[in-house]
Amino acid sequence: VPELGVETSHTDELRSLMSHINDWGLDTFRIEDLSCQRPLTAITYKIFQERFLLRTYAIEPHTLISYLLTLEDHYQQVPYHNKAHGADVCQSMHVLLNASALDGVFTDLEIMSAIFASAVHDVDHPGVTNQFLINTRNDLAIMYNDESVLENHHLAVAFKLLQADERNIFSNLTPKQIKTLRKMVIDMVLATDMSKHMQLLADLKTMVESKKVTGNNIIMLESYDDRIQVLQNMIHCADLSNPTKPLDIYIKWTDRIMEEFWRQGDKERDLGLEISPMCDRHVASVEKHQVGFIEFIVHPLWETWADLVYPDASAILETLEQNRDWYQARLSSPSSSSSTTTGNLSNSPSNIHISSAH
Ligand SMILES: CCc1cc(COc2cc(C(=O)Nc3c(Cl)cncc3Cl)ccc2OC)on1
Ligand SMILES: [Zn+2]
Ligand SMILES: [Zn+2]
Repeated sequence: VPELGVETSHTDELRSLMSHINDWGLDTFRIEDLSCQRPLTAITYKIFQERFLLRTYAIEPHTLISYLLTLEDHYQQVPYHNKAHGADVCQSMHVLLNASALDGVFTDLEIMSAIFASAVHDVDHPGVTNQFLINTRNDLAIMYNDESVLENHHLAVAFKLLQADERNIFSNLTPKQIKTLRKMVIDMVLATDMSKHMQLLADLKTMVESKKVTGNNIIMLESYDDRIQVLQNMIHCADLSNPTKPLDIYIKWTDRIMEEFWRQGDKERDLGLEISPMCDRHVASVEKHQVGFIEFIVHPLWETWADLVYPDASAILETLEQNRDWYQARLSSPSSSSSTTTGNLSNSPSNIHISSAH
């Protein structure tokens, strides 16, 4: 097994970048390049090592690498919901778990479940929404009866890959541990369905209002429901973390999600279907969508999360508000109306993004 889990000719540079695995704003795109297109394997392997999970659960390094490489290969080469997104959400979750308000709160099994859930949470994503799959009567919608279609599929693929002995990273867990891990992973990945957002946020607000802490401001979570609710909100925050990252990184994620939405719009146009909101590349208003996305979805969630773990997420909230102001300013200024391309067009499939006028 190679030192960093992946074969690369940039070992020194990758090792040095990986030393920032605990930092918010780690450049997942640079890790994608330095790891020779293996960001999910490199990042998840590093996190498992950093948290001593291989030792705690007697996981063979080659078994973990084998699982991660296969998992990574099952992420599709779509503009946004590709292996780089999986790697990004996994690393973001890892940082969120380090909040000092959560120090000692979660068990190793809960932590491994959260890291695993984040790494697998969008595997085999086809680059279209649940509604599109339902509208086009896709086999996946038929299979899952229109309910959290993609999220159910991601889970099924992730657990199916574990069935091969050479990939079963949980082979040394007790049956009880496996049962608990499987339930928590299912509960977390299903919580990444955006249709659950309002309920998740409402419950988080209730928890913040009735927050109980120990002497040194550590959150107390007595029941499974409270514990899984916090973990569900964490993976949801990680999934919605792009606007909280350094602006240059945030802009790249925006380019990617818009290209993915526009491709869905292209499919809807070809099928004679009504084009979904934000999916028509001929009437794009990227800045307006991002300001709305932050105002109505991302900021309310992160503001509540920042309350729960106060003061741990305050700097993240600050960056979010600065990024919102940046997009807001471009809404009113004339420059946002002109379409000048800046930067370069890179054509490797998993890295397709356009540098549109921002
Ligand atoms: C929902 C309203 C909205 C959506 C957008 C597009 O912007 C973004 C949307 C998303 C976004 O919606 N991600 C997503 C999540 Cl967190 C869970 N399930 C499905 C999806 Cl697609 C992730 C990142 C974005 O910009 C960087 O702008 N406004
Ligand atoms: Zn998803
Ligand atoms: Zn996601």
